[in-house]
Amino acid sequence: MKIQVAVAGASGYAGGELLRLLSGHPGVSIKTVAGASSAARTLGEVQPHLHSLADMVVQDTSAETLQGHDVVFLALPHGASASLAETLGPEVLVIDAGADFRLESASDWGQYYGGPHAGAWPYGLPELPRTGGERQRDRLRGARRVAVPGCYPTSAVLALAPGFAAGLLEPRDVVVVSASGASGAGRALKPHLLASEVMGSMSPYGVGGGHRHTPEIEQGLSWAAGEPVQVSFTPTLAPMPRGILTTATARLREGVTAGEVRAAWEEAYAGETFVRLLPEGAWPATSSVVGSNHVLMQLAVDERAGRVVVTAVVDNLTKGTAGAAVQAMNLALGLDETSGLPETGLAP
Ligand SMILES: NC(=O)C1=CN([C@@H]2O[C@H](COP(=O)(O)OP(=O)(O)OC[C@H]3O[C@@H](n4cnc5c(N)ncnc54)[C@H](OP(=O)(O)O)[C@@H]3O)[C@@H](O)[C@H]2O)C=CC1
Ligand SMILES: CC(=O)N[C@@H](CCC(=O)OP(=O)(O)O)C(=O)O
Repeated sequence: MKIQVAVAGASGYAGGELLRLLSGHPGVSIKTVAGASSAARTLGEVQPHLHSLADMVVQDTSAETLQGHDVVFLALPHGASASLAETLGPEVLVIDAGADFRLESASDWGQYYGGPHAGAWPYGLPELPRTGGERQRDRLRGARRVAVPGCYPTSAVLALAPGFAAGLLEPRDVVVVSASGASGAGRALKPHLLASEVMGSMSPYGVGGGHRHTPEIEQGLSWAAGEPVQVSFTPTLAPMPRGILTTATARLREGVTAGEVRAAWEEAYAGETFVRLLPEGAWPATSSVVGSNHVLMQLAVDERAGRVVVTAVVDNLTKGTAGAAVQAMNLALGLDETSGLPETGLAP
């Protein structure tokens, strides 16, 4: 008997990527797809690339349409998940691609999102090394609620976590700058995302600590470090549909050598399928991860500045959202962690 799943937000970018991955998952049957303004239309109309699902009709997103599934994926605007999740029994695996349940700190939630804090669910970043030798995946096995990380935090946290987990980095003066493709902003019409605005230009936003992923990056790095980590994060918008390139730098603790740094990252990701430290001297490009569930990274020690510099690339819709969601489902249900997840990207 296959796992019966529902996807809410099926007409959006995250929902579309979830359906692309789930339609190729050997253990899954997609029973319900739900949306809002697209209800009653077929997937063939709203997600024309999902050929095998073209005849499915988008349902209204409601407690009723989401009942009766083994797994419910929520890929909805922020704030829409908590009330729906409450209507789903504790035996149902609920995986939220949104931010509602990512942050443990109610005050960070209040500052960056506003409104009541719904709580925190196990964070869906399996490869994250936590202090004391634990991996985040241990907290996902058997879980029935999972919060999928934001796309920028996936790249930034994985980029620096090995150094914090190994005690090599100072917890202050951490700087993260990321460039994201436009699909990171979702499918709804926004003037700054018009082709004429995005093409041939790059622009920063949320500068000065204002982006809501700042506390999420700090949270992930603090879990790795075992102490509070403070981050300055600047996102930029890049003229590409998918992909994130993150450059993350942190100050080395006194006496830490370049050899120790490289060894920490190699050791952290040696057994990981989806997170790869590239061979020395090779630098990652966003084009290498399009449509795949991988994070590729490279690092250098800047001896003059006393810092490690890590660049990491991720497809914001795959490992940055939908791939992470499917990986978390696999772990929660005791399936092969890689099941249904693309290890091969698209090129050119
Ligand atoms: N894009 C990305 O790279 C990432 C996105 N995410 C998260 O995933 C979630 C979805 O993002 P994304 O796919 O980009 O957004 P989109 O704007 O592309 O899609 C939003 C989806 O939510 C549906 N929807 C809108 N309002 C409601 C509502 N009130 N009730 C129920 N459904 C509603 C829309 O339906 P309809 O079209 O029918 O109106 C659509 O299916 C967000 O929480 C986002 O933060 C997380 C990581 C990365
Ligand atoms: C380019 C762009 O606009 N990106 C989005 C990030 C989307 C995402 O991953 O995050 P959430 O799930 O937390 O919304 C932004 O900066 O708001």
